[in-house]
Amino acid sequence: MTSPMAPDPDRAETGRRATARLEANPLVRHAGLDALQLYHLPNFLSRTECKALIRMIDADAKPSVVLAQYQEPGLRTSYTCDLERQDPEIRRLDARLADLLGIPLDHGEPIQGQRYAMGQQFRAHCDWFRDDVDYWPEMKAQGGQRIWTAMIYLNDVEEGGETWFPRAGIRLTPTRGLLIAWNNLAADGSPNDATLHEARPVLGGTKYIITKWFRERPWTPTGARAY
Ligand SMILES: O=C(O)CCC(=O)C(=O)O
Ligand SMILES: [Fe+2]
Repeated sequence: MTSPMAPDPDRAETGRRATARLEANPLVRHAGLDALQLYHLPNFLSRTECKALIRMIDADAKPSVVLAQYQEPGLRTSYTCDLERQDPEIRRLDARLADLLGIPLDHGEPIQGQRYAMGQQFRAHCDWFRDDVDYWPEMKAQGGQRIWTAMIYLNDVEEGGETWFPRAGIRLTPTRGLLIAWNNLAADGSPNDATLHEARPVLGGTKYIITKWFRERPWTPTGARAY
């Protein structure tokens, strides 16, 4: 396996396969950006499904942690939890997400739930891993690079809480049931800097999302959990 920062034909191929699959799906919309392959699918989850997930997050959420080199105060002030993989609803959702992207189910990290209260945010970051940081050997052992991200908004937010990609030039408004998915890598399989994104502070109400990151190889837990 090459460095996560270098071009890589296998990662590039996974990216092409997922893109082709999404583009063949009549429910999926391509955001049409040059710099970033981003797709959306409105109403991927029903109101009832969103409510059930919100309940699970409220039951389990703890202050978010991030990998050591990200420990900048205020980077990620939301509450987070991993959703229980063995729960029948979560298993079904996991299978739907893997099928949507055409990435093997076992490449997915556990679905992470996140709750942002007023003023909480997740400052600009990329989801892909660098190789010049101390967490990389462990992330490599867990399944390597994060190749795709899928995120679903579980509620409408009164004000704020948008997901903003400043380099790619798109800002998404949280909308209940809306799924967004993007390729973290460029066409050659190296990380795409234009995936830089941030969750803008919530200015009114509460924001709930779930995030699923897919690795280049099967996900193998080792203890540490990346943000
Ligand atoms: O809450 C958002 O809009 C973005 C969340 C995010 O970037 C992440 O969980 O990696
Ligand atoms: Fe992110």
